[in-house]
Amino acid sequence: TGSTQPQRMLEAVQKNATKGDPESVFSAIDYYGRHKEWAMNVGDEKGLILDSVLTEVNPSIALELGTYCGYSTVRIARLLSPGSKLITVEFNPAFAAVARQIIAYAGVQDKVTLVEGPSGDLIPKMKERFGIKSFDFVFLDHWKDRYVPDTKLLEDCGLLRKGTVLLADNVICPGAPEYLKYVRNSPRYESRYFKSNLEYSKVEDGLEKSVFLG
Ligand SMILES: CNc1ncnc2c1ncn2[C@@H]1O[C@H](/C=C/CNC(=O)c2cc(-c3ccc(F)cc3)cc(O)c2O)[C@H](F)[C@H]1O
Ligand SMILES: [Mg+2]
Repeated sequence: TGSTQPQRMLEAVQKNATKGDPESVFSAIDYYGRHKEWAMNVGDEKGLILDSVLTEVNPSIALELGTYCGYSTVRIARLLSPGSKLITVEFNPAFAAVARQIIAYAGVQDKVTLVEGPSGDLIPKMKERFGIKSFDFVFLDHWKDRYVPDTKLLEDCGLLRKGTVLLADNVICPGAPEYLKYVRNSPRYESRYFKSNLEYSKVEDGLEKSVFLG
């Protein structure tokens, strides 16, 4: 009955997933996105790359830009060590409301701070609001034309440190060409492309992993 896709996704989670089991929550969303209604979650295939980068980085403080329904929020939070935190930014109140419920259903709410508002306004407030020195890991999955301005903003606000890992979704489809140029041509980043497929599809897409060199 849910009138919006996020509401229908939440229903699918409440119906098919086990409360407190993050894996069952994002698997239920993957099933929905693959067999019911395509949805712009990072998905199961690119999700495995996200998992492996996260396991390698093991961030104490992580940032996600573009929560949407919280699929990658849950995927990231489940892998965080005790005491580690994920801050996720979402400016659509309806999406944020659904994401909060999906995050809570998965039982990862203690690791996640969902902040409602535009990334451009919130990034400059991260230090004062959350007492953050710098991020260990950043997942970019919001409007694709905002990847570059927000990366520059993170740099200018001193929120990146030597070794911070940026992982960007959709660098091929829908594509983030300016972002690829920026991180691949800048001497301040060591960049690598992880080839994969667009979520629930055979179309090529991939994740760009860029290490900030300070
Ligand atoms: C700009 N600052 C923002 N601050 C806070 N929240 C934000 C901000 N900007 C957006 N949001 C929030 O972040 C989300 C936006 C995600 C956008 N994602 C996509 O467009 C996207 C699109 C495809 C796609 C591929 C092929 C095709 F045929 C059709 C679609 C695949 C993907 O994996 C994507 O991630 C949310 F919706 C918005 O409110
Ligand atoms: Mg995406």
